Amino acid sequence: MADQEKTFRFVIVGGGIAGVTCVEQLSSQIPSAEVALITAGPQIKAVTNYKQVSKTLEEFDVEERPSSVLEEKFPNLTVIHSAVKSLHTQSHASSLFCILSINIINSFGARPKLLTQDNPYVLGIRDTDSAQEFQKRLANAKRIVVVGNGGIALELVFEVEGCEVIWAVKDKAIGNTFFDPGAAQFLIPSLETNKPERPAPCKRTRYTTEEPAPGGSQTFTADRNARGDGSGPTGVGSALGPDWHEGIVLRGAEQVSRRVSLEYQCEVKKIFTSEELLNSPQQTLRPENERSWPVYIQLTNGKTFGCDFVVSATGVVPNTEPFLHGNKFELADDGGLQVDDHMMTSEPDVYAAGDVCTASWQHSQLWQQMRLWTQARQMGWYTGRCMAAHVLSEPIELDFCFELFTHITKFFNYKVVLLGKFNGQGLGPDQELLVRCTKGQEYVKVVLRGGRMVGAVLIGETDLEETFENLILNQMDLTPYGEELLNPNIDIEDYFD
Ligand SMILES: Cc1cc2nc3c(=O)[nH]c(=O)nc-3n(C[C@H](O)[C@H](O)[C@H](O)COP(=O)(O)OP(=O)(O)OC[C@H]3O[C@@H](n4cnc5c(N)ncnc54)[C@H](O)[C@@H]3O)c2cc1C
Ligand SMILES: NC(=O)C1=CN([C@@H]2O[C@H](COP(=O)(O)OP(=O)(O)OC[C@H]3O[C@@H](n4cnc5c(N)ncnc54)[C@H](OP(=O)(O)O)[C@@H]3O)[C@@H](O)[C@H]2O)C=CC1
Repeated sequence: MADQEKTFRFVIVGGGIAGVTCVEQLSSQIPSAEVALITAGPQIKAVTNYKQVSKTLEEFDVEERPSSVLEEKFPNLTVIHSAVKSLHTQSHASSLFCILSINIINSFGARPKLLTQDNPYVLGIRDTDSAQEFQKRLANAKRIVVVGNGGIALELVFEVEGCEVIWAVKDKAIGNTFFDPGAAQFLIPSLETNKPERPAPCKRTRYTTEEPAPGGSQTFTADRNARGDGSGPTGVGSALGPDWHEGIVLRGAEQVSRRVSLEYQCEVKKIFTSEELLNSPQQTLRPENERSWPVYIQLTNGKTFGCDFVVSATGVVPNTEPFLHGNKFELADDGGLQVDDHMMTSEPDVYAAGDVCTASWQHSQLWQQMRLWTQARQMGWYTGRCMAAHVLSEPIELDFCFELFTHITKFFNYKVVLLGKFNGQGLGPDQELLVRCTKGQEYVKVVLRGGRMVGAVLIGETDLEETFENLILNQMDLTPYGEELLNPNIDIEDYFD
């Protein structure tokens, strides 16, 4: 259909943070170039309230917006709301439109890595639709099982009310992707208390307990009392963002506030329906109580729980499928498109950024990839610069943001800052830890190697992030300071000024 053909200099696929930031960067660097943004969703995601907290730490909000806002800002941009079905890297053309661009970026994101596909009782949470489906199912639920020990599980077990939550984690402590067992122990008491009242609804749409015995369980109950229903507005159209759950009511069908039972060091053995239960020999499938449930989950610790549905919060897989057929992309072990230090894939002129890609260059000793908003934004921004440098034949060096891993977020209502090798990733026994903890207030952990700071976990309002970031970046020998480094009576900022 010749009348639908148009030629673009750059084609960006995916209207998430990575794709949109790349468009903004490219359009401002080369305003004359025709740019197409092809995205499957009806809206695009935009970074707002961006704040550079320090050299590498950044904070921002994410909003879902109509694409017209972007087109008004950049007259060179055409947004096409359509799903890309395939990509022909050799001819630089897709099956939908004739694309004679020299550069294609894809920032398709990722999809949930579900425990099992096509089981109507197993849900994943990724986008607005899946969050709304979760909310709808939760409204009638008395018990759910959450499987997984990362970001989504941490958020859900804290936010869900009015429904019993069985949380199955395969580790000895909660939050393995972000925390060490010490930090987990600091956070656990938050599950025993009522959820704090929500702050005033946002106007903008946005989206010491004992260490358990192996395979052991813990139950935390918070009584429903003074809390009204001030749960904020219903989040129709909300984007999933750092505060995605603030716009929607996550309440089940029971009159309880929060009730979380933890099952440690176990994985899922089997998920089955009540019919399968009836037809199975008594010994093999024996639920923990006699009630009838729509679905049952058998764990490797030998326990079987009935529930209304299971949430699979078990990570993401890069969404590469539409690109692979007929092309020769090198894939990393985690399934992402490998990119070099200029964000280029193994197919010439095809770049990738955000959740879909795997950073395959030689990383700085203090950086690692995690599939997060911040990295999607940073990669999108840097990719835009690399693409512009490519067409302008300018040299470009790897951006400074890839020097040091930094992440600011919130878990269990605490501010959380992660710096560098915050969990001693890849350091082996060659590390020393300093910890300072005040129950209910703050948890500070510093990772040292050879007397130099290489990582930190800061939970609570510690105000240490900038100083620690500097200490990590300048690799100063901290041996002379010893444990004084975390002495709460010393103003560490003055110390190192
Ligand atoms: C519930 C949840 C909470 C999260 N909370 C946080 C948090 O608090 N902090 C944090 O740092 N990170 C968080 N993350 C991670 C963060 O959302 C991702 O790392 C980030 O969104 C990745 O951005 P992206 O642009 O790479 O991908 P995405 O945002 O997934 O965007 C992918 C885009 O590609 C489009 N697309 C997909 N397929 C096609 C196709 N075939 N054709 C055309 N377009 C297509 C989609 O419509 C979408 O616009 C959270 C993730 C989830 C699921
Ligand atoms: N505030 C924030 O920063 C938030 C960030 N996110 C991001 O969103 C993305 C999706 O979140 P999420 O799904 O929680 O992913 P995460 O990667 O954070 O966590 C996945 C968890 O599931 C575990 N897991 C994997 N497979 C299984 C299995 N078969 N059985 C039991 N457990 C399993 C993983 O263990 P193991 O690590 O051992 O494989 C890990 O604990 C991530 O990139 C995450 O970083 C999400 C919410 C909040």
